[in-house]
Amino acid sequence: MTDKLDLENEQKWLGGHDRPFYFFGPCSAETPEQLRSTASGIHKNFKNVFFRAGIWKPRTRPNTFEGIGIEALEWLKEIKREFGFQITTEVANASHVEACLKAGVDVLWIGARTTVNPFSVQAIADALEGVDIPVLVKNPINPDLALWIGALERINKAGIRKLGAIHRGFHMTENGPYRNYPNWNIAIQLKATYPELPIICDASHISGKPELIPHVAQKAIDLDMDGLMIETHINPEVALSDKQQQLSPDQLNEIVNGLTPKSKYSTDVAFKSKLEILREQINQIDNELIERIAERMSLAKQIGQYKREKNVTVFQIERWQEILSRSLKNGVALGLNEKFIKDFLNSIHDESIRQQTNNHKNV
Ligand SMILES: O=C(O)C(=O)C[C@]1(C(=O)O)C=C[C@@H](O)C=C1
Repeated sequence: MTDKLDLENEQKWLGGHDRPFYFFGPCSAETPEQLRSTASGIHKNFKNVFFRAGIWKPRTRPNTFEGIGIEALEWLKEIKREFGFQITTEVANASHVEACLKAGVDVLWIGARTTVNPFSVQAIADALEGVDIPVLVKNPINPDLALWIGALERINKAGIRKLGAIHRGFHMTENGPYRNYPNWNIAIQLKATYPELPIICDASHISGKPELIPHVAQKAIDLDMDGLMIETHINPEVALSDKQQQLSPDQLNEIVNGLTPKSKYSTDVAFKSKLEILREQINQIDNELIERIAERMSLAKQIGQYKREKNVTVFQIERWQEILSRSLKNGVALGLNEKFIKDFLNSIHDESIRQQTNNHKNV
């Protein structure tokens, strides 16, 4: 069970910008000139953005560039003064929070490597007690929705009502097209749990390379996410961190201009009536599906009863493999996705086994 979050209306604290809200800027602040020229390049095309730059960089191994540190906060303040952007950076401990509050940073974010550790998140929450500043919480490295929600709750309990989430994808063990696997369903579940919570998609960390960013950013918009974070560097080739995924301000402009904006509804009458007809049909099918699944469970329960009487095992591997391969063949022939059919049938089989092994307790 999840508690309700006490949230302030996003339109107000995100500055009333038109959705999607944009978070652009380099992975790391490197020099005052690098920040200034990046901000200036962004400012040519975008006025209403949050300017992001990492100052303390949590790197996998030491002896790599770990960020400029507190000195760069002064550079960020200059960006705010010169371009009017709101400024945002990552905090990983209480002293980072303190330094950012002192410097007047507008928005803080908590990184994925911090969100995984409730002790670290709590220390940040304690440092934020009594402070009114927007905080964005990136998803933890592992695909664990409860951990993400736990971090949001800790920050919210400290009194932060200007709260948002950043979806930056999850650690992958296999090779794939992405740097971080998006697991879009986790972000969707977060939105379904807290519809008022803004979610920003960090398209750069999911993509890991410029070619994928348009696809990931468009998917985020299609999924009704509230904003986009895209790393931008005046000269990505010489960037001191994440150079393979940063865009130049011109590339950024081209990609963002190429995105198709989407809205929740359409006022088009023909569209609305077509949608209504199709949705009614879906309702009917869902009702039938649920009724048929209930019938199937009742048959499985009867089988379970006979098996109990004859001391026969509940799990029957040959029978199960036969069901799986037949339904997979049928489903694929009908154009259904193989993984979807497997997941669907496995979930039915799990429930059937649960019903047969324990009729009385809901375990
Ligand atoms: O056929 C059976 O023996 C069943 O109990 C039904 C069923 C199923 O629900 O599909 C459940 C458990 C077995 O592992 C195989 C199939």
